[in-house]
Amino acid sequence: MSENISKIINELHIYEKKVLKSLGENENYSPEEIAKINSMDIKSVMSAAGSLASKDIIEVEKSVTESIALNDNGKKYTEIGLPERRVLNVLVDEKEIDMKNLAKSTGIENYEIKIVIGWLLRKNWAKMDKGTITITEFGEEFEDKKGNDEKLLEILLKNENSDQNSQILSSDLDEDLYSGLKQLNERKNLIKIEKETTHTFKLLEKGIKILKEGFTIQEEATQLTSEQIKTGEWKNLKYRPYDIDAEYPEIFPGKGHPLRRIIEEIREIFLNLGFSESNGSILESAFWNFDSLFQPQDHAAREMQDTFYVKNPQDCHLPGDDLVNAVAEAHETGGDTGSEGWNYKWDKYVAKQSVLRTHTTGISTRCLEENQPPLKMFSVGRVFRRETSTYKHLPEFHQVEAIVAAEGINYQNLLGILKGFYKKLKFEVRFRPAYFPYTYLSTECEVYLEEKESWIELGGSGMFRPEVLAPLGINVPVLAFGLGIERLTMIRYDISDIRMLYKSDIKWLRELPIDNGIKLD
Ligand SMILES: N[C@@H](Cc1ccccc1)C(=O)O
Repeated sequence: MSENISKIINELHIYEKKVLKSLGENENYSPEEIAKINSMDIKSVMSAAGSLASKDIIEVEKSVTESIALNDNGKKYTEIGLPERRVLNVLVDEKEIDMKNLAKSTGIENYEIKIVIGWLLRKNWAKMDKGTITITEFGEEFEDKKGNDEKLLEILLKNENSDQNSQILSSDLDEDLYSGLKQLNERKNLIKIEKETTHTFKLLEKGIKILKEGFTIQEEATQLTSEQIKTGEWKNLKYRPYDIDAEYPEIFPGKGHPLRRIIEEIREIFLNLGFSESNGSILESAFWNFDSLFQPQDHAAREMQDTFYVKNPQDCHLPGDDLVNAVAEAHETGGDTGSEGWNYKWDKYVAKQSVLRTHTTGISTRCLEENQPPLKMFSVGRVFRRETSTYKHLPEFHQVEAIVAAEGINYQNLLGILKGFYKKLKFEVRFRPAYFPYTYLSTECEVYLEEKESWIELGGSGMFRPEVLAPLGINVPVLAFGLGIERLTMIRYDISDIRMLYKSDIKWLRELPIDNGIKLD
């Protein structure tokens, strides 16, 4: 047994020992007193006591006391009498009062009328019939007798006015006064009740045994001083062990939205490859969005159900006549590109229409018009399509667009750049032949979605056609691509629904890892 006790003692925390020792000196010490004696804070005392209690060394008893006092309003009513008492006083003489005259004949305030009638009836001091209040026999008895509530009010007032203003506790009240308290409690704003929780500690058998066995309290060092190190005193100190199982608060450091983060990563990749960054505007003319890309004016993608047309401004300015005419010619006859064009009458009013850009490829043609090759340009931007939202579709998403325009650039370079780009992002993609009106050859990049057991498209690419380049005055090959960004984010963060990226799901955002374990090479 004793061995058992010394094992328990060995495992006691210094705070537990201090609390126990104080209780050994005086079992009636309150937690506050124990805290003071040992220069501990009350929290540490309570947690040490809790720990002692969990080991059946002491018992912690909790009791709640309610102290009752009058508030200002209560004081006033105790002095002038509760409103129903003031009415009863009149009723004792008058026997009955017309409701209409109630305030006037009894001196109560108008706002008190409802309260008065309620309590007169509840206390059975009066009856009400057709607008007349009549005193009851029971009420007559109360002419010289106080109700329990009134008795309590008087006691409270007396206590307040006396010199040794002691506390009146609900537990001190006899049955009558306690029922008075209950009544008063129902009327808001007469008394205030302050609840106080007190804890008392009691030594249990095990605690007594431990005290009998005795123990020493050696202060634990929490901080070393240079003095202690110099003198070698540190060797004799007792150190508080680290509790590596201690609970810790979860921390959610601030971080960028995953979409934002991937965009930054993509920008960094292209900037590192020596691409310059360009920007366009969300509101674009059909001319740049479609026509400059040799997209015929009856092309399905230009239909209202695919593209958001803008009402205000309904039209955009077209660029200079030379370019507009050259584009018109490319569409109508192919110009001198060796192509036949689309063989229809090109309409400049259709080209003027304002649209929300459906891709960022219009930035590339603008850029080719404004700059001389050689050129390496990229841009990141939002694009809009009239699509129904699904797990992989959004009507609004981001693309990264890029072109390389230089002598000798070819389709192999295009595939090489795409492969390199996705590799940097740690994606494995496959290429498929594709069709775009503005490129030849054309390729689509796809990635496999494990969960949906299907390939999803990440973006399109190709070599710009001569019908696109000639009107822009470009006579070197140009590789181009436009890749969706949301889908990359979706796969990287293992989200099965792309819409998640646009929800304010704080829990999900909070718990996302900061770098997702993926770093740039
Ligand atoms: N603009 C195409 C992608 C693309 C860009 C450049 C060349 C070829 C294709 C899209 O939005 O899907």
